[in-house]
Amino acid sequence: MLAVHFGAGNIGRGFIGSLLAQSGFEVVFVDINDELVRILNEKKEYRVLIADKSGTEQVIRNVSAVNSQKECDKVIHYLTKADLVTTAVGPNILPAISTILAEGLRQRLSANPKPLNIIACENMIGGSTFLKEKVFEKISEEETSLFERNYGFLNCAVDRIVPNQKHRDPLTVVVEPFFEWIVEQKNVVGDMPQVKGIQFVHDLMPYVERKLLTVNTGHAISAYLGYDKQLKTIKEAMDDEEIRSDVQKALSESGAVLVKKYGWNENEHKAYIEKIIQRFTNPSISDEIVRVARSPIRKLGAHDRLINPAKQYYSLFGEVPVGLTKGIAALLLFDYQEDPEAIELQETIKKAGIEGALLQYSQLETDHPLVSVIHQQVEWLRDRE
Ligand SMILES: NC(=O)c1ccc[n+]([C@@H]2O[C@H](COP(=O)([O-])OP(=O)(O)OC[C@H]3O[C@@H](n4cnc5c(N)ncnc54)[C@H](O)[C@@H]3O)[C@@H](O)[C@H]2O)c1
Ligand SMILES: O=P(O)(O)OC[C@@H](O)[C@@H](O)[C@H](O)[C@H](O)CO
Repeated sequence: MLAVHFGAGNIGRGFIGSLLAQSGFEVVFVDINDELVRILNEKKEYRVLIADKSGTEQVIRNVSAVNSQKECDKVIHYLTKADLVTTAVGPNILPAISTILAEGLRQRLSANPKPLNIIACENMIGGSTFLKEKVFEKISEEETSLFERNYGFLNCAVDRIVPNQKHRDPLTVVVEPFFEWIVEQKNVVGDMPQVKGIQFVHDLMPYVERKLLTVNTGHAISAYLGYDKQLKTIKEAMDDEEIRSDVQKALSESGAVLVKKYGWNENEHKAYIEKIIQRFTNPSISDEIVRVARSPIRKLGAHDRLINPAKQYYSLFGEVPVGLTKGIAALLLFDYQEDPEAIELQETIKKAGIEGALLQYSQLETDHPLVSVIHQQVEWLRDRE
């Protein structure tokens, strides 16, 4: 069994690649980082360290890598042979990988009749559907029906905190013990190979929204409020009483949306939130605020972790959710100079103001009731500095 996985980064090695290898797949990572590709090919294995008291160490074997910028033919060859394709490159990179994926899938049509499932493991709603759209933009009308028949793009929700890594061995990856990989059954083609840890569901929406609008909402708010207080790690942010209570407030707001919309049991959802807060404060993990806060423009998107629950809360309950809007206000102050999206965001705010930025990146009309509250909270956070 062969799995081709795009993105040999934190989640690629620490979560998806590791489960695939443990399920008996040979895993070929596709990446553009030359050094990473070289070392993976040299060692053919790496270590995953579980960040808990047990300190368990897993050795992940039967792995190699190819560079998609320099070895296109190899990537296409592996795509024609693969039994499963997965990605963990980041939502903004999916359009970039769609070109080589489309070519690989095109050549596979004549080389291998076996249907193939493709799973984009990214923090976004409908990641695989988005990747499919990008792939389908690159194929002809005649190819469309063949692609529809042969290739299944399965949406999923992935959850495991994998911080940026700092080890002498550049392949080693520390991960939290918890993980969840929930895949939507409905678009599966052919025989989906068995992968340890995958849970199949008929309707993914309740699960993907529960994950994104709880784990990632809480994470983002702790990161932006933590950055505002010049803290360095998520644990430091969560140890700050004010931030912890702001995160709890925001999660009770997004929780109210999820409970009302999907009928999750209220007490079980409270326990889900509690568990997530414990995960954020795991003493065996040092997760940098600037990693969790990365790509603020993406995180300001209308369907992403902050604006999405805030809008849904307002529509369902007719009130502005002040915990969520405080997180959005803190995001708008995120000016980390090593994050190109933070630089662009600050330039936009300088030129077009808070209202202009919210209109441009979140499609929030200026007269939407959320906007004036977010603006006031930005002023409040600024004045406090
Ligand atoms: N780290 C986490 O805790 C976590 C948890 C759940 C989901 N995710 C999601 O997983 C995805 C990856 O996140 P990550 O933390 O592993 O990021 P990362 O930066 O550690 O890894 C991304 C990898 O993709 C590679 N890459 C970039 N452009 C590429 C291209 N054109 N072709 C092939 N590879 C390319 C990079 O070189 C890097 O190795 C994101 O969507 C993220 O939201 C992350
Ligand atoms: O990966 P991002 O940038 O969408 O979000 C940053 C973190 O919140 C995220 O990587 C979490 O660690 C992860 O989603 C936990 O499952």
